Amino acid sequence: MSLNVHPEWHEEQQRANAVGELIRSRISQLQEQVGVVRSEIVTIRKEFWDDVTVNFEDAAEAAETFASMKQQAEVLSERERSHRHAHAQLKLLERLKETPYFGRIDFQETGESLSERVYIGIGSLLDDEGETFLIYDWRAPVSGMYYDFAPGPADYETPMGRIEGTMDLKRQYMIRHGEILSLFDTGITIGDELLQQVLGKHSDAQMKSIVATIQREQNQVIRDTAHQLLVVQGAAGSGKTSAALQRVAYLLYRYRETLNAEHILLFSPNSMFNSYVATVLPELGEENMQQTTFQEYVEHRVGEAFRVENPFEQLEYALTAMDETIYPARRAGIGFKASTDFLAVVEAYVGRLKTEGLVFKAIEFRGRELLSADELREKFYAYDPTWSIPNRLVDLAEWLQQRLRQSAKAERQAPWVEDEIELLDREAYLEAYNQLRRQKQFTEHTFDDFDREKATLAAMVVNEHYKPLRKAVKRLSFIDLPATYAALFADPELAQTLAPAASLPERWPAVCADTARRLAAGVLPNEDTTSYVLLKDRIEGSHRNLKVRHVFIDEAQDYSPIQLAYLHQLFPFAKWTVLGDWNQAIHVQAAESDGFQDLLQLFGEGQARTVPFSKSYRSTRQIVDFTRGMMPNGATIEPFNRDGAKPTMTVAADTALMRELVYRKLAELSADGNRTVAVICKTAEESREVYTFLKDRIPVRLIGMETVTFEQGLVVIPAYLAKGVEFDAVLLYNASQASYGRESERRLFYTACTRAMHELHLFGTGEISPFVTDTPDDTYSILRVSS
Ligand SMILES: Nc1ncnc2c1ncn2[C@@H]1O[C@H](COP(=O)(O)OP(=O)(O)OP(=O)(O)O)[C@@H](O)[C@H]1O
Repeated sequence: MSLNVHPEWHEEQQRANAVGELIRSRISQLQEQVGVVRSEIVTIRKEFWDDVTVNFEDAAEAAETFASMKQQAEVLSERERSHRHAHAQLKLLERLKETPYFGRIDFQETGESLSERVYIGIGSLLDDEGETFLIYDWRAPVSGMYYDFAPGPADYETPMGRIEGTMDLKRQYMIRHGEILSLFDTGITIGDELLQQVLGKHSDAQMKSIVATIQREQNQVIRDTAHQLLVVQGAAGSGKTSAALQRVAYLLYRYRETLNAEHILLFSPNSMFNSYVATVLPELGEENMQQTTFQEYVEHRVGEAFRVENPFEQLEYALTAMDETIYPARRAGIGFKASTDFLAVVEAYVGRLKTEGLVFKAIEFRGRELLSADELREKFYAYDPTWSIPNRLVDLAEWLQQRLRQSAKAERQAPWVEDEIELLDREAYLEAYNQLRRQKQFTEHTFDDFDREKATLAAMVVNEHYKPLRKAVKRLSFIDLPATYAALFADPELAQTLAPAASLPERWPAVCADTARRLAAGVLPNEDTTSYVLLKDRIEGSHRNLKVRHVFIDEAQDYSPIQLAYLHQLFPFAKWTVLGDWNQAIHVQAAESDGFQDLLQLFGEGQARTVPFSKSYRSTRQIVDFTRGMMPNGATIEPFNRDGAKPTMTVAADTALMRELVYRKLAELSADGNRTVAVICKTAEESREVYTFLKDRIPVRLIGMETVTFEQGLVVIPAYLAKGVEFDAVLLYNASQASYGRESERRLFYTACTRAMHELHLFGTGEISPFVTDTPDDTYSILRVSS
């Protein structure tokens, strides 16, 4: 219904004006307040030392000085806190000034004679008396009904219990700069009309908040607080990531007294994704949660021991090296090392290390062996075998520190020390002199003093040289973790002996040989990262993270069972929200089977809830009709009814012409006002080739593994990096049988095609990819171009 025909438009605009007026006056009050607090802070900072009496003459004076400094610091931090709070409040009001609310429900509680008008926006606003909510935060309990019910009987939960009643009205607004642009009364689903408008827009390279149009199934995920594990399995573009981010905002609101952004961690598919979602929470007035990638986490844990292969390198390898002889073994290795069977092998190996097999490194000083690897091993295995490995190592490290102290003492007499003393500068001498003075060891007897000074200098010199050794012992560097891990592959029989129930791949001996070769070259293959880090934790002591209370895993279909099991150990007390779509499992290590059975088992019956999302919002109906035709379970994917042109498949006579046609289409789409257009290639190598061809003709950006920002414009990108993001239009490069012909590439192809919001154009040469021809003929149009 348009604004000029809605009978209550005038009344509504008047209310919006009145609320706008109030917001403006609150803004100016708050600005004044912020200004006052700011200048107070500046003054306190400037005069900090004036108000503190500094006196360190004796202990009592020093304590007083300390107390007065502490008091000043507290005043300052209280003011700073209040400034931050006022500042955040101000930002929220600025946003409310533009769009005070987007929804309204009229709700009559059972037993009450009047119905209450509940206006819903991104934050709450109370009237001047502080009694009536002029706007309710979308996360308030009462607001939940807006997303969950159609007019009629409705209810909502409050901390005091369930409230029941009748919803008389559900209304949606589009308000910009305080003006109501449109107004609709809606039924169960939140305004198809509004969704049409929102989804029809061009993408601006930043994910948007969906707060005004959250759908009922999404709301269930956003507001769930009952389960330890929440799994969302949803089609491409069904709003999994969007719902997850809204959920973060919801949790921050619901538990605002105890939860903050630092307690929430999102594992995202790649670094670029962080920049893509960065604005959603700030737009809602919340701070961004912590973000990382699994790779970033393990790289940090592995440290310098190896160069860690990246999952994208692994994928690139799988896509390009299929014809190599070693490929079948490597592929089998990747599959097995992703499984919980391999986890059982590693755990059993750790069990064995309790009695034998841990590899030690000798401790050397200036090329001389202070303690041999054998001595260390003997000492370690002489401990009570029922002690855990980490406990034994703590003890061993203490013993080593003692040995180092003794050895350092003896070393002071060594000739090299004297040589070094002679080379010392004036400052070192001064330091020695001061040390002796502090220890009151000068006797004023010059010869003795000279000897003492020399002894002190010798101790200083030796200590300096022993420092790295002491540090290394503290870090447990006397254990050769890489070698201990590699030993698991030295004997192909070992794994089966350790875990008799594990079903090892036939090619296991070849896998072992390949792994050993790569480890020896200093590379930790991607499929070995989790097991290596797990082994490290078991030996050095686990790194459980107790701070994080909510873990979110996006694109979880690409995590292997072993990775999920590892993360479960890492965050033992966190609640989990896991988002995935099996049709988009593109990494080689991803589990073959559907569902998150292993994960559900880890959490146990009753702790987990799985929510399916079947409606796809990202793409037009035509694109969804085409893409779902590629997947065996495609019929379950439901398109949101938004119209666009049918996808096209252009077959060029040769590669040169295909490139030319891609260029022309790109130029045309850009001229048509599309803000983000991607040419999606299969691999990084192909992306580089296409980029090289395009770059001098049209401004285009090449996206690679190392890209960290997602920006508006034209890009060339490998398919696996486009995961999770979206573009106004997608040009799929080389949709030919030769390039996308293997069954294992179906999901990658599907993932690439489902990135398109408004237009999808495929280009190829020769035979068309079977993934295209599998879809019904009427879902796309074919164009053959020979020159
Ligand atoms: N309720 C909604 N209201 C408005 N837009 C929505 C809604 N749900 C999803 N969208 C839009 O649909 C698009 C896809 O959403 P999102 O990226 O969250 O989906 P996804 O399930 O994570 O997708 P994929 O698995 O393909 O990466 C986004 O543009 C998002 O803004």
